[in-house]
Amino acid sequence: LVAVLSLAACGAGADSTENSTGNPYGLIKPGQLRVASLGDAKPYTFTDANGGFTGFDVELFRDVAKRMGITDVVFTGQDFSAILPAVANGQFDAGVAAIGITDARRKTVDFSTGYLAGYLTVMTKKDSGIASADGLAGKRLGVVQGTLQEAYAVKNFPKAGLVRFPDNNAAVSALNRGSVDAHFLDYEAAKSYIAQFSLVSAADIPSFDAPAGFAIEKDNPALRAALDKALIEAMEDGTWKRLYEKWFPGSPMPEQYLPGGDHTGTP
Ligand SMILES: NC(=O)CC[C@H](NC[C@@]1(O)OC[C@@H](O)[C@@H](O)[C@@H]1O)C(=O)O
Repeated sequence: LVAVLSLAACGAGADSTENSTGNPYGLIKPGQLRVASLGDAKPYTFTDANGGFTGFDVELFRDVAKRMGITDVVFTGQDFSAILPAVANGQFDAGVAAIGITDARRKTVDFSTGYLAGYLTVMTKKDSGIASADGLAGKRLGVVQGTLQEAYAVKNFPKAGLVRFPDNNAAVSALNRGSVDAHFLDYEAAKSYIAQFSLVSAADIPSFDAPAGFAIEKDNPALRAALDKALIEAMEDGTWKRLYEKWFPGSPMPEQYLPGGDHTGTP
């Protein structure tokens, strides 16, 4: 009986010790960060020629993880609409994909502090006749399911025919083959597709009230505080600026994420 009791005690002791030191951020696998991301949102998050994930958001997250003492970071591509549910149900430790922080999204997940504020872009073909958002009336507009662009278009482009896609690749190939007249996506991703397929931008709409943040499960204050501390360090020591200039050369740089900036980022 004593042997059994002492084994049980040791077991309980081991569990509590592990939680207090082995897995302070409540990760699925201690010491590893499992991240849901996108493969086709270049240059935010995308898979390169070797199938590895890279881009501004990916490199910033890896830097932040390293500051937290974690170098084992595994990225998995998902449809955008699958990312937040998968983070909320504990399938991933974080969602990293230029995900705008909104109160609606905060109902199912928490977010780090914001790290990127930019524009939503209506992208179209040169000869489409769509020269502004007003030109979308009666046209077919592609959106990726679950994005801010979808919500914005439902509210502000009632005369456009929305066509919902699982990801940018599907929407852009539909645009190139003429199944939709325009696609509504993030500014830097649009810039990349515009260069690749000689498309044009018809409208750039500010989305500063919903800066991108790292999505994590609700009620994990230790992980959230660690991400925020590391993000602010990266902003303060110029890492954020270096990555921004690497991935978004020539784009206007939001002041709040620079050394000495107020790093507010969250609405
Ligand atoms: N990767 C995606 O397709 C995400 C699309 C969309 N991104 C919006 C956003 O977070 O993109 C980065 C910055 O420009 C933010 O200001 C913007 O709200 C969203 O959160 O729904």
